[in-house]
Amino acid sequence: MKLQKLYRYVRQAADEYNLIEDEDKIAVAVSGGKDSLALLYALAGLKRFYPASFTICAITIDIGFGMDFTPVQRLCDELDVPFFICHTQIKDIVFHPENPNGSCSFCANLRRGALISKALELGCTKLALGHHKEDIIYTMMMSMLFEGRFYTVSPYTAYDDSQIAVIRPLIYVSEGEIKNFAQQYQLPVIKNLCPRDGHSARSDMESLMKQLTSLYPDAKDRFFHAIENGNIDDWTAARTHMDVKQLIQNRKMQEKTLDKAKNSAKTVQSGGEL
Ligand SMILES: Nc1ncnc2c1ncn2[C@@H]1O[C@H](COP(=O)(O)OP(=O)(O)OP(=O)(O)O)[C@@H](O)[C@H]1O
Repeated sequence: MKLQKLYRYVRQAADEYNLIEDEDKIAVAVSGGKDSLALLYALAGLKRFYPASFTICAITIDIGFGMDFTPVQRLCDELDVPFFICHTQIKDIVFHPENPNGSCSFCANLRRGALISKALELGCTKLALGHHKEDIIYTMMMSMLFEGRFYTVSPYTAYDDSQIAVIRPLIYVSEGEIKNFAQQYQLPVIKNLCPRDGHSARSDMESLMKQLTSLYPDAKDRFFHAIENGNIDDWTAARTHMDVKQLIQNRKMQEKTLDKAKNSAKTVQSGGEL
C-alpha cells in the first residue's frame, strides 16, 4: 500500500468521526508493532497538510520484557517526532504467580492507564491507538460471543474523568494493507517478546474469520458495515459529532449495559483490547 492511500484512509476516519481538531496535541501510542508504527508514520505526514493544525508525540510503554526500542527512537528522529518511553513493571504484575487477574485484558488496562497518564502529563488532548479494521471486527465478534452484546471499541472515546480522548484513526485500514505498507516502507517492527503474543482469544477470532471468509468472501466487509450502521452508541455519537458531555453520558449507559451483560454471561478471558 502506498503512503497516499494510508493518508486517504486516515483522513476518511478523521473527517467522518471528528478525530482531529484544531490545536490538538496527539500522543501516538507506539508499541513497536507494525500497526502503531504505520499510525505514527501516517500522522507525522498528515500533520503537514491536514486542514486542522495539530502536533504529535510518540509514547511507548515498556512492559518489562527487555525489548530494545532504539529503532522506534530512530524512526521518531527521522520523522521529527518527540519520543517518550515509560519503563514500568507491568510484566511483573501481570505474570505474578499469585495474581488471579493476570489476563491479556488486565495487561491492556494497565498499559492504557500508563499511556493516558503520560499523555496527560505531556498536555496531550488525544491518545491515538493503532487498532485497524480487523481489530474492530474481532472485538465485535468477541463481544457477541463472550458478552452477548453487539459492541466494539469506537473510533473516538471520551472519558469524563480525563481531559483526553482516545482515537483510532486506522479503522478503515485492513491488516493486510498495514503488513504490506510496513514492508514497503521498511518500518522498524520490533518483535513482541510477550509469551502470550498470538495466543489470545483474538487469534481464535482470526481463525473463525478465515473459515467464514472461505464460505462468505465478503464476511469482513459485511461485519464492518454492520458495525458502522449498527447504532453502537459511541460510534453514532462520534459520527454525528455529538457534544462531549453527551458522548460521556452515552458511554456511561453503555458501561451499565456491559455490566449487566457480563453478569449474565459466562466469564471468558478475552483478547485484551486496549
Ligand atoms: N506497550 C505499548 N506502548 C505503547 N502503545 C501500545 C503498547 N501496547 C499497545 N499499544 C497501543 O495499543 C494498540 C493496540 O494494542 P495491541 O496490543 O492490540 O497491539 P497490535 O494490534 O499488535 O498493534 P501493534 O502492531 O501496534 O503492536 C497498539 O496499536 C498501540 O497503539
